Order: sequence, then C-alpha cells, then structure tokens
Amino acid sequence: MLDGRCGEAAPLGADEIDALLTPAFAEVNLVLIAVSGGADSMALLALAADWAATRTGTRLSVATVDHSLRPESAAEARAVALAATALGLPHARLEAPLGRGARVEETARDARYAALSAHAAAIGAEALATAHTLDDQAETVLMRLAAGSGPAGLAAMRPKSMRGRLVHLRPLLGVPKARLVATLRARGWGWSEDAMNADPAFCRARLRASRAVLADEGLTAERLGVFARRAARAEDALLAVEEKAAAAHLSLAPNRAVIAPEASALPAEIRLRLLARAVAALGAGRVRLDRLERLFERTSATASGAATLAGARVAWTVDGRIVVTAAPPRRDVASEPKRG
Ligand SMILES: Nc1ncnc2c1ncn2[C@@H]1O[C@H](COP(=O)(O)OP(=O)(O)OP(=O)(O)O)[C@@H](O)[C@H]1O
Repeated sequence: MLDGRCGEAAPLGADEIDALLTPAFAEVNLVLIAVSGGADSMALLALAADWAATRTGTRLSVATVDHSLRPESAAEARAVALAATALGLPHARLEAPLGRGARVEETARDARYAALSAHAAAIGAEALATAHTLDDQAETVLMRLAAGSGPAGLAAMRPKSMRGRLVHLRPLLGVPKARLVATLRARGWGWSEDAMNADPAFCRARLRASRAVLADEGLTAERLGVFARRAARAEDALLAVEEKAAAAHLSLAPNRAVIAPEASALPAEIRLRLLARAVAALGAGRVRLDRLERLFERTSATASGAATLAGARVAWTVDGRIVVTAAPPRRDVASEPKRG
C-alpha cells in the first residue's frame, strides 16, 4: 500500500468485481490463477471463484509455486490448496526450489513464471492471472524511474500482456491493496504474510516503507497508476511508429542488420529504437538504454565510426547508413592454453 490507507477501504462490491473480471476472463476457456497465499492473490482467488460460479464457459485452475525459501512455504501452499478445494477448484503445488543469494527476487520471479507457464501448458490454460495491485504498479513505476527506464519501462505492468503463447492477465492492477484486504476481512478469510515483503534488503520493501512520505508529496499510488497508463498510451503510439519505420528502413538478416540512410529524417526516438532493434537482434546481451543513448549520440555527432555494444558491432557511415553485425566473442584470457 503505497499510501497506507488500509483502514478506510471498503470491500469490493459485486458490480465492481464483474467490471474487473468480465473483460479479463470472459473470452478465456481455462484461466490458471497464481496464488501465493498472500492477501492479494487470496482475494483474487475468492473473487474469481465467485465470478466463475455465475458463468459458464470459463473454468479456473489454481497453482502455488513453492520456492522453499522460507520454512513456512509448504504450509502456505497447503492453505491455498485447502481454500481452492473448498471452492471446488483444482490446485497444483509447483516446486521451484531456490537458494538465498544475490538477486533472489529476480531469480525467484523467473523460476515462478517458468513453472506457472509450464503448468498452464500442461493443463491447457490459455491465460495466467496474477493479483498485481495498484500498489504494485506504483512501486514498479518508482523502481523503473530509479533504474533510469525509458517510456516502455515507465508504462510498467499492463493489464494484459503476452508470455510466449500464454496471455498474462492482471485484472486487479487498478485496485488498491487495501480494498483487497478489506474484501478478505469481510469474508472472514485469512492469508499469509511473507516476511520478505518487509525486508529492507529489497528495494520494493524500502519503497513500501516510504509510502506515507511519498503520498504526502503527491506521489500516491493512484497518481503513479495514472502516470503508468499515460506512459503506456504514449508507448503504444511510439511502438506503432517504430514498427512502421522498421518495416520501411530496417533490414534484418541472420548475420547483419542495416538501417537505411533515409531513416536519418526520422525523429530521434524512432531512430534510437531502430538501433535498439538491430543491436538486440545481432547482439548477445541486454541493451542498456543509457549505453544505447551514448552510442546513438556518437552515430549522430560523428561522420563515421564503429563501436561495440551488448555483443553487437555497430558501424556507421557518412551517408547515414548504420550496419550492425555480431561482434566477435571476446577471448577469455584465463582459458587460453598455456604456452610451454
Ligand atoms: N509463490 C507464488 N505462487 C503463485 N503465485 C505467486 C507466487 N508469488 C507471487 N505470485 C503471483 O504473482 C503476483 C505478484 O506477486 P509479487 O508482487 O510477489 O511478484 P513479483 O516478484 O513482484 O513479480 P512480478 O514481476 O510479477 O511483479 C501475486 O499476486 C500472485 O498472483
């Protein structure tokens, strides 16, 4: 809860639930609901089960990923299984054990989505639903700002996106967490609290702890959510222009990408995106925006030159043509045979 107003929140009403879930779920035959056992996803489970009970055509299945990171995790998965069974829904506990180490949040997230995607494919679910809330969205915007993201990152999470062939639905993205907690309380449902959510070792938890200060300065979850929606609208428009520009001016072959000289007339943001596409296609690493921008400045400021970025070699010529190829792999000095 970025603005921490849990006490005043009202439970979600039937009309609100319908307005949230019908657009998300109505066209899907089988939705896999990801439930950790925390308040947000237990609320999603309760709301989705209510919604599905009055519908024909959409079936639900439930899964909990157990990372075995905390001693309580198996019991939490069992509690979700009990709740799902009481609602008449199938439940799976998916094991994705991890050790605590550097970047544990990211590693756990990757492992979680891999396990959920594999399970969705196994049961024939076309969509995965997670219980991300408005508070999660607000924290994501702040984290992306801090990381120096561009428009795509600042658009944060989308209510509907793709994970390979699986549709990822986030029907509660506009709902404050406080309302989900109030909804569970009104039903007398319990939930588990993950101590890692308050662990100051994690950026998200530190931001959460600063929520009252941020809200006092006008950075409420609502405002950050509106900002993300506006950024998403702008990003979608930019992406449409980028696609058109790529079709006209970017030729991609397996070993070479060429940005045609005519692209020089395009706005800088679009040229930058074409360069990002070319580097991503031929390179071997993550294209960092700040590095891409520095290289882009050089291609614009100097008549010709060459540089390496994210595993790709970028060469530009005076006529405005940019040619991107895969950079030769760096020789690993340590693995060179010793000369005798
Ligand atoms: N262990 C889990 N098992 C099943 N679902 C989970 C689990 N952990 C999280 N989820 C799902 O993902 C949602 C978001 O959880 P959380 O905010 O902890 O994720 P995150 O690590 O920030 O990842 P994301 O990139 O998806 O935001 C939860 O509401 C729930 O639907």
